[in-house]
Amino acid sequence: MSGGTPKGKSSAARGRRMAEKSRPRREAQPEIITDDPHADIGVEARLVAGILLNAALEKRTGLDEALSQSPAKDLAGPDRAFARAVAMAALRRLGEIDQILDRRLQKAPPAPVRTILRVALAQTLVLGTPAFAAVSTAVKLAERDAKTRPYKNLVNAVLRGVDRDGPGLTTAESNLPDWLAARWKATYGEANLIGLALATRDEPATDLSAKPGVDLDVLAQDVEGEVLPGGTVRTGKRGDVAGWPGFEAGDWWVQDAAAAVPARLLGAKSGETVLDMCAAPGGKTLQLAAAGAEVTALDRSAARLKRLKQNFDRTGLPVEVVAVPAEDWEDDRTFDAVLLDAPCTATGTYRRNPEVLRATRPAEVAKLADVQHRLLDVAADKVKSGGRLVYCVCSLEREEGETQIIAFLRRNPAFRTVAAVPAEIGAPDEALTAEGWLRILPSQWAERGGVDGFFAARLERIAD
Ligand SMILES: C[S@@+](CC[C@H](N)C(=O)[O-])C[C@H]1O[C@@H](n2cnc3c(N)ncnc32)[C@H](O)[C@@H]1O
Repeated sequence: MSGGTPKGKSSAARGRRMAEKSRPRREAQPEIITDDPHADIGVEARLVAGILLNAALEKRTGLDEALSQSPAKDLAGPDRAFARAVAMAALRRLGEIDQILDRRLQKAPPAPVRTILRVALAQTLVLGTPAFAAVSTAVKLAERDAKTRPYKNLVNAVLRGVDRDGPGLTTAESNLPDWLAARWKATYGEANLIGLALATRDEPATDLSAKPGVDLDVLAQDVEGEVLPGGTVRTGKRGDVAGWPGFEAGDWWVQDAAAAVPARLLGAKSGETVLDMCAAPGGKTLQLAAAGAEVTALDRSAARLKRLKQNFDRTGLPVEVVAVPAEDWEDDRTFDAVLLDAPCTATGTYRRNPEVLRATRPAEVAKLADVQHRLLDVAADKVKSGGRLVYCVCSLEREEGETQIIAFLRRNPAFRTVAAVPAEIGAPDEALTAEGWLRILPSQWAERGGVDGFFAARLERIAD
């Protein structure tokens, strides 16, 4: 049995649920019957949700790795999907969930007990799972393990208390770790910080980029969505994209609206040679090839390039693939245009990957900034005279964005900025910086459901 995420509720409605629940409820709550023989159904999915949640909190790739291993991989499809949805909901609203728990707990419970409580509140407060199902499975989970068994009454009391009294007021800012909140406040100001925090709450829509020739209005209708400025189709559908109209035919690929901006900024034309220097899994490479350019896709990761090749096979677009670290590539060619979508902390992608908020360590920013510095110089050497270079990162950290380009232009007087025009490439107007670069924030286009965070700059080689 799947855990039963309610259908037909908008994300805005889900987003409001915590505030609405803060009103005390009068109706009687059902008793928890833990000796019900059916109560075990769904317990396994909740157990896995906790495992996924903790794996994601431990390291960046933890959730995906845990999903591919037992016990997650042994769950039936719908249960596995439910476990993942619960873990993602808990990750998105971890700060708020902990605020609610901490108000009710007189002292910190052992970590496995907190996990059970987090998993239960993610269900009732975010996904709308009926309280009786979330509470009874939480109590069952507590009963199963000798370490948590002594706390089963506490689990019961806390969860029933939240259901009875409502969660109380919670702040979206609590979903941001302190060090990132302090950084973003210093960089983007208090008002933007609130917008960035609000963007943690809801699961974002799936965005699609389409091949040339695909009628975007028809596609938007097929996927119950709308066409955004720039041509991204924002879908209203949820679930496995492989079953959606046009997937098999390779008409489109999944790509956040902001992630589609850098390739548009590069403006590759038919017949031009283009190097995509950190290409895998290939969302931007597909855009460049779809524009008719002769694309070379380079990446150090052969495993990630496999996904790029699958996408190219599906869409039938042509590409040359090179699996090597860019610094070691022995090839004398220069290109009309080079895209460097550099490895980064990816802090701008927290709407889709809420684990980045928890798994990113402050020291990674400086470490990745060094890599970006090095790769920018390698990329610059591959640009023909008069050619373009677009540098981008899906990070919100200045050291990985603006600071890189300031330093690059200082050490490379052969390059200058060619200012972006947001309206031409489907970027939010407020993303344009005074320098002509783009600083896209997840708080922008809030009325359309937001976007991932990105930094992008377009440069031109004006001398050899
Ligand atoms: C942000 S991801 C690229 C995403 C991709 N452009 C897309 O749109 O799907 C960064 C990529 O850089 C690759 N990478 C990291 N260091 C590299 C290096 N030294 N040379 C080439 N690729 C590298 C990683 O394997 C990773 O695939």
